[in-house]
Amino acid sequence: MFKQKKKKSFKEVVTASLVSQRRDRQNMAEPNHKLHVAVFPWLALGHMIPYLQLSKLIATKGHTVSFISTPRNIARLPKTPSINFVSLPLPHAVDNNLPENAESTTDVPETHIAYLKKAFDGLSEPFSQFLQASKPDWIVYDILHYWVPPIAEKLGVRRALFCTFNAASIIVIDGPSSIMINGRDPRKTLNDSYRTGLASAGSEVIAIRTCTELEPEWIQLLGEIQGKPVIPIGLLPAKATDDDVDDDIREWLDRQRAKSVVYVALGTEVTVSEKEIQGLAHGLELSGLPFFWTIRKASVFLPDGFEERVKGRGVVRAEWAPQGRILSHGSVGGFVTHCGWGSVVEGLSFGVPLIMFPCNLDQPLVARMLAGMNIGREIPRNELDGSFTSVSVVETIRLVVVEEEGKIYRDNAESMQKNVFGNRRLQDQYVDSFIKFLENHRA
Ligand SMILES: O=c1ccn([C@@H]2O[C@H](COP(=O)(O)OP(=O)(O)O[C@H]3O[C@H](CO)[C@@H](O)[C@H](O)[C@H]3O)[C@@H](O)[C@H]2O)c(=O)[nH]1
Repeated sequence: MFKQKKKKSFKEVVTASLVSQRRDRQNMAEPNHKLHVAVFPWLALGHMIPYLQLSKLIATKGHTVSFISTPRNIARLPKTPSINFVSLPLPHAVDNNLPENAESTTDVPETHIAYLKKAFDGLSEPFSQFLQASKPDWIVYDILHYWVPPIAEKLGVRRALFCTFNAASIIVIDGPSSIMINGRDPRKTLNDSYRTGLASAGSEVIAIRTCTELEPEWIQLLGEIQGKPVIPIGLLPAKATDDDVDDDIREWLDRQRAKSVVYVALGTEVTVSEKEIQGLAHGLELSGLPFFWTIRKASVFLPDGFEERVKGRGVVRAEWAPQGRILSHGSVGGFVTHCGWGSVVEGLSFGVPLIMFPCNLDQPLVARMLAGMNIGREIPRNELDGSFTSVSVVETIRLVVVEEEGKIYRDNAESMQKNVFGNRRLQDQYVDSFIKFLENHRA
């Protein structure tokens, strides 16, 4: 039998409450009540951007945030005075084939990303020195950082893995840590499964960029598979003001009819073939709709005379574009996306329906999940060789952006914006619970 708790007198209750209020006030006044959280994303913009968003949200609660990356990556991120940027130079070993100055996946073709991972492993020593010197309460690190947990554990720093993919993707691609670590693949240091398995096994909690409104059963399953707390930290939706926009882009968008523009962007790391670029270009040209295409170093692949023929109606930009700002503009009516999770979240934060062109990693899975929810339509490809026709590009774009039968995609994207992706109150609650978890489980 449990003993009955002695009922407290009114005076005892009031005294306890006053003591606790005084303690809270003291804690607020004491600087050491606040946390020091170090965050360390993978060297890819699709990872650094959400890590920076999360960092800003942690910093708004008065905590100190150290954002660890390499000099060139820090220079390309927006200046954020509330964050301490910790710059660790990337070692370029002579026997590594990594091009000079390459510090992120966007600087190299997909075939060279393995060299970037090799160079990245050289950061373990300077990282260890930083951790030893600054002793943060928590380290929030990414899925490839298999050497972070043992270093942090030795120093008594708590460990949270933050995964920028959604829950279904991480389960389908990776599975349980034990299989990733002890699977049949004999490669160790450069094998992604091995890295992710150790990164995940060494964490105390897994934070994931998703929410239960979107994939409740996958989040639960991830917790069961990994045998540790899995916290959906919300989608970190984009704000229109996150990016600065050039006057010429804004003026061009302002001149277009509401919801008529097709925004095209395939993220920061997929390499698209010449044939694929040409297929997309012909499709955009034949669609008759205005478009804004952000393209990575591939303008050489555009069909002859393309830019001349679409002049005025289509913009091709071969440099960094303010994607969030563009997607938030009222003239944008559809988004041709590779389905990188960051782009999907940005598009749906502004209610833009998706024309999906997944390429690799989590992207095909994300595309199938969203197609099942009718918030976008995939450009059909040949299942065997991945080829597609420009006619199917035209048909899919027009269906999603203008045709009457495609109204379902536009309506559903709008309702997803209102209820989930752009529902700031809901999303803030998720991130707040994660920060509370960090606060309640300090070292
Ligand atoms: O000119 C540009 C190009 C990109 N972006 C931003 O860059 C980010 C790109 O992120 P994402 O859409 O997630 O694409 P990738 O960087 O290509 O994504 C990698 O990381 C994602 C998240 O982990 C995975 O879902 C993808 O499969 C993987 O390729 C987004 O915030 C974009 O707004 C810009 O602002 N301007």
